[in-house]
Amino acid sequence: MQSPRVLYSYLRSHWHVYAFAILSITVANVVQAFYPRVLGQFTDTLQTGGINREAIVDASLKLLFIGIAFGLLAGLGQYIIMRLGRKFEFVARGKLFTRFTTLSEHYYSKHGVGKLLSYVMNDVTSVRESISMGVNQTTNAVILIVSVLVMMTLSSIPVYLILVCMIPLLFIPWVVVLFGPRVRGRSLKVQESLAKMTETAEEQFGGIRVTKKFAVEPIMRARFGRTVDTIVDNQLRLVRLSSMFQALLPFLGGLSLIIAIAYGGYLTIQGSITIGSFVSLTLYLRMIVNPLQQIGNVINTMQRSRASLERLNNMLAVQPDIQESPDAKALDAASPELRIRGLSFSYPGAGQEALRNINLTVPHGKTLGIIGKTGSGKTTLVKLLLRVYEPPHGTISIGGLDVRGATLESLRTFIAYVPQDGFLFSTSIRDNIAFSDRSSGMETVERSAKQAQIYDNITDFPDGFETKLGERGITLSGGQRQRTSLARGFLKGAPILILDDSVSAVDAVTETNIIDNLHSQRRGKTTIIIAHRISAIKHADEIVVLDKGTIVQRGTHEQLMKQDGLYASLYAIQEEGTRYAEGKG
Ligand SMILES: Nc1ncnc2c1ncn2[C@@H]1O[C@H](COP(=O)(O)OP(=O)(O)OP(=O)(O)O)[C@@H](O)[C@H]1O
Repeated sequence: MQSPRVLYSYLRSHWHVYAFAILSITVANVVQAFYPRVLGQFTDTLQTGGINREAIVDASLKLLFIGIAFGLLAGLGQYIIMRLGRKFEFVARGKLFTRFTTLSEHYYSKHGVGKLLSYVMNDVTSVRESISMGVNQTTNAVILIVSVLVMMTLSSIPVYLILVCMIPLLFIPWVVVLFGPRVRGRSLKVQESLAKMTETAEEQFGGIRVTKKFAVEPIMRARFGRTVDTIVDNQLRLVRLSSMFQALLPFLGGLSLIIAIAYGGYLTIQGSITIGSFVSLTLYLRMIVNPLQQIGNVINTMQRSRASLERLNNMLAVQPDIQESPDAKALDAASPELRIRGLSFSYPGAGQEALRNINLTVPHGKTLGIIGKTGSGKTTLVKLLLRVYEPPHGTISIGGLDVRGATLESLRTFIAYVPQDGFLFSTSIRDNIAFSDRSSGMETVERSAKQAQIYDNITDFPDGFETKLGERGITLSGGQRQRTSLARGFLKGAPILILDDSVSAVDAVTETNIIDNLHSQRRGKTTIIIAHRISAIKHADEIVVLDKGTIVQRGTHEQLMKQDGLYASLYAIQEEGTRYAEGKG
């Protein structure tokens, strides 16, 4: 059974702390179980007329001791268990995050970020509650019940009277077996609807600007409202069942108290037992009602958290799509020739191939330009190169080593990839540029910024490179963002640099400067430039034109211009556009 793994492995490694806390709570409850006995004895002394100052002080001191000892020991036990719960929360969130970082892009494209957040927030919290509250209350309740039973048996109350009073309590296991699985099933539904709500909220916050621009707030509110309604429905179903379950246990406790009063009262009137024994019996049974209620609570919480635990364990068991082979080797930086042979690829679940029979060689230090209509497979090619998706064996090699046999770390260190919409973190511009190596000196950061033509923009900000971006900082324009992420790619100084439409949001002059910088600064290193604009790739050593997943043309700019093909027609269209724009200007 794999379900309780994450919790078990955690508790196993902390069993001694756990045992100490249980011991502390146990002693606290054993001490507390003496309380009816002291009162019973005091009642008998009162009845037999033996009451005096000494007896009152003695009983008061005993009760005081019971109170203080219980408070201290129970408090200590509770503190330790709460701490265990919080630590579990920390460990589980860490494990989840580590698992998230190993999952592939394919996984993220199938599962919304909000759903993953829900594991970190809702499910972990639910399990933590069962550790803190559940363990604490179970120990309290079980020990108190056992102590009370032992004390009752050792007292002068007849055993047959105790047994008769306990009859309703024998139904408790039946109630638990009846309700437990149902509570768990409904809890799972609640957790799933909570995950759906987090996912919807995350998506709606992400798209809030679009929502506002299109003035569709009512539609979005209604969509969010529907997910909240589902939660309310599921939660109400759960609450109905939990409440019934929780009420049944004290009800059974109440029944046993009624029997004690009726039958015990009768025996007292008959003189079979003393009034003191009768008082003790009712107090003992009264003491059992609370722990019974607690056990009801705990079983409820445990069932709910088992549903969350199942979700957590399933999440932690997800295997990454991209796995390193056991005999993976690091790529050799001395010979980064890139070879692609007979590469065809379709996305999982997609009907048609995104790439078909691609053959390419990019010799060490050369620049490859890739151009093609939108959806022609340019980014797919790069994703396969980076093993964001797994290319077929033997189709892509770097320096003679199949990328499937390379360590993922060496592959991703070897290649600097600058996407069109490079994500910037809410930290300083400096840290964003020095992302691959936070220890880079200021000089390196500035040089990269200059190469990416963003240096002047950054120094214009009052805080320069220390300017904070994002939530509590400034917002960069699309072109500034693109160039900052470009600077990040330059700083990595990797043997292969891939620019995936990374200069699309800059003006023509800036683009020319960036491309010139690329040529002068990356001499001897391999560069792949993907672009829609011919101006960005025309100086490449080789240009390939992709169309519907296949290479339809290849050669230098001059060679391609002489052919009557897609390249020349793209050039004509772009020239036409430029002339038109200039004419208007
Ligand atoms: N994760 C995915 N799952 C399924 N199909 C995908 C996925 N990503 C891309 N595709 C499909 O693969 C094809 C190639 O997409 P790709 O992103 O490589 O094109 P592109 O040439 O880079 O386009 P653009 O210039 O617009 O960025 C498209 O038909 C696209 O719909």
